[in-house]
Amino acid sequence: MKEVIIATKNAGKVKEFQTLFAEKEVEVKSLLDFENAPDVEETGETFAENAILKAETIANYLNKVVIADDSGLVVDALNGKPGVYSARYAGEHKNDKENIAKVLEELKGVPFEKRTARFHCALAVAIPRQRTVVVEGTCEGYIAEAPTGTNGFGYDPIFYVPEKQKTMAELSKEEKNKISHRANALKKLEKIWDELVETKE
Ligand SMILES: O=c1[nH]c(=O)c2ncn([C@@H]3O[C@H](COP(=O)(O)OP(=O)(O)OP(=O)(O)O)[C@@H](O)[C@H]3O)c2[nH]1
Ligand SMILES: [Mg+2]
Repeated sequence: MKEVIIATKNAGKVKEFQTLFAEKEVEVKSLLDFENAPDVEETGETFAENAILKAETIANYLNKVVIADDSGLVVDALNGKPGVYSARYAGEHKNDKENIAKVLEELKGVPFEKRTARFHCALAVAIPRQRTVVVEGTCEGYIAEAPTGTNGFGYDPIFYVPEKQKTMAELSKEEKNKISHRANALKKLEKIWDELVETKE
């Protein structure tokens, strides 16, 4: 079975990539399998910059082709925040519940139609010491008044998807994986994957 390495320590992302790659019979490995891999400081100003930093550092360390995901929530009424700070919005200890509480507090009094937001995902594929390619995907929605649902991770309980009339955390993993920012980025990656990895040798 082929394998792909995702340069992430986020268990929620790992699960989604496992589902996304399952039908292609590709085994997903992550930094949870490579405990000594270096920590990468996310110093970029954009999702793409951070994804490149993570992918190139880990690809050079493992000397293998690596995919990194940098993603987050962009809220229009908060001028794009939490953005690249999504994971650590309420502090470096990265707590989903506290992050959600902070966003809801900042949006207090903002009416539904002004609570527009999107999830953004940048995927960088690094071929060690050769080249790196980035693709991006988004998913549009609204920030709900209160959390609902228990599936998914991160901000999913407050991300309302209008076409489904449900929050992302109320969708099954199959439903989320059809419409998510991550799935949309991965669809773009699929289109260039064969050509990209062929250049490796
Ligand atoms: O509700 C959500 N559904 C999603 O589908 C989703 N994707 C990303 N996010 C949020 O954005 C941060 C990523 O930050 P991030 O890309 O730096 O990842 P991370 O620090 O968690 O792990 P790593 O991949 O860097 O190791 C995450 O922690 C979440 O808060 C999501 N929230
Ligand atoms: Mg991170």
